[in-house]
Amino acid sequence: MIKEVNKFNEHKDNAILEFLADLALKNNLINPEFYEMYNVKRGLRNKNGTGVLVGLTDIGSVEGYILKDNKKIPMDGQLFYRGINIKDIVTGFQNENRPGYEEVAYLLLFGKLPTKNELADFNNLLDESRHLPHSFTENMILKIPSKNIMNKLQRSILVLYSHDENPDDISVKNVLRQSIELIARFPTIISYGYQAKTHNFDNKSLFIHSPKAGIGTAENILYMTRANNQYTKTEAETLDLALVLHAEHGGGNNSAFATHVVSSSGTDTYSAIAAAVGSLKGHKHGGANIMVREMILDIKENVSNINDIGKLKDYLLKILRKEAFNKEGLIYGMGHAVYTKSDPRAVLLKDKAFELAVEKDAVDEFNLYKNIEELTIELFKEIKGENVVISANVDLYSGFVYEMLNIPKELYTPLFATARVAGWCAHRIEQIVSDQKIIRPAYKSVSHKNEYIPLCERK
Ligand SMILES: CC(=O)SCCNC(=O)CCNC(=O)[C@H](O)C(C)(C)COP(=O)(O)OP(=O)(O)OC[C@H]1O[C@@H](n2cnc3c(N)ncnc32)[C@H](O)[C@@H]1OP(=O)(O)O
Ligand SMILES: O=C([O-])CC(=O)C(=O)O
Repeated sequence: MIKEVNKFNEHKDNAILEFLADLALKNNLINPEFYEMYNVKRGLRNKNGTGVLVGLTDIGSVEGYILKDNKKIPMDGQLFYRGINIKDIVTGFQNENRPGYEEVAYLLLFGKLPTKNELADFNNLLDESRHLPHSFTENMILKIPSKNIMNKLQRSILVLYSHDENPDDISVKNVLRQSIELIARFPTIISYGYQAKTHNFDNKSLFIHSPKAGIGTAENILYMTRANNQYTKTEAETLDLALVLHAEHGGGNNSAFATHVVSSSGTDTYSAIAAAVGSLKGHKHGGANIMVREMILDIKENVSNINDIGKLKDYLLKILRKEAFNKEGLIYGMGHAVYTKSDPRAVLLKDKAFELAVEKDAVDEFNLYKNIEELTIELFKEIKGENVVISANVDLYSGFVYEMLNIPKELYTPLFATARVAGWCAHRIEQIVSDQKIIRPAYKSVSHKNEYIPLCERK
């Protein structure tokens, strides 16, 4: 009987929700012509596709085009951390046969490359902070698991506020202490969050490995997420490279900008970084790496022969026409708001992906990604004309690389966040130090003035 009543309520609730959704759709749609009429910079983008200038930063520089006569001239993308080309950073630590992520985090936070001693001190600080507060794992992570590790991460960050004796102090020294703790703890939170997820929802055995001192961020992630703690040198180096490439991307990317916006109100570090995680989770931003994986699985299911370029191209066209996959019309892992001809991170990851594909006998799989990249560029030229230049972004090959490392897909976006938290913290400190004004742009109201009608007179 109770079941029947619930069923009835379900139908009733659904009907109410449908009615309310129709109302919300009807009454929230702004006439598209108004945007043009009031010269609104939608997405904070100028007519020529460049971003509206809203701030200055000394942390990361993202260069994807040359501006000539107010027009974007495509170029190969370049990325700089504190003025140093990412390619030189990667070559630098790889030549010295050591991990690069901690050095990059130091560079982003403090604006200079660390000396040997400074790096050692910084690594010690991270090691001292990697453990989660007492009972946090039991009470926060294992008791309340989430199917989505980004959601788990976001909630864990907010709970860390209650474990901090000085959470609201936004002096640089205190924010720095909080930043170092967050950078150190992200690997632990995502690893345990993943264990809680697989144990609770996928019926897998539960294991919790404590973080290990002296092995750094990438190795700790592999160490904590694997039952036997084992990983190879290549795996650790590859994950470290991915972390370095995801650590920072200027002030305008959605999650860094969210950090600036939220920090500008004077709020605490946990609120600002939780907001950034929420932003990165979105499918058009960091969440694209999971979508790439889903898209690849969908393509494999629906294209009878993935090596048949014609069939693959037809299917990609269907995706663009919103007829296939999730019907949103996007080919995930392709396109960028700044980069045109290439994303330097995608170029570096593609090289690594090919190397791993050869090693793991997965060249056919690699070729599928490569063909998607090449065919999307071709399709864009055919549909939008020669002037629209698109290329693979960091999210296209990162998932493939993680797949080769046997890293589960639930961790793809959390790994992005684990790398990017260094960039977010650097941007938060820059906002606090340099740009104390609250961010408050304008929205023009286009509503008609209405009268309040008493409840008994409404129809
Ligand atoms: C870490 C990162 O955040 S990297 C980006 C990860 N995101 C993705 O991979 C999702 C797929 N890509 C996209 O959605 C977009 O390329 C974005 C969100 C990254 C950038 O979007 P925008 O800045 O609007 O790109 P841009 O202005 O260059 O787009 C031009 C046109 O191409 C379309 N377009 C851009 N990328 C794609 C794509 N991957 N698939 C289909 N169409 C696309 C845009 O919708 C736009 O169409 P319109 O002119 O008809 O409105
Ligand atoms: O810059 C952007 O808009 C998105 C991006 O690639 C990143 O944040 O890594």
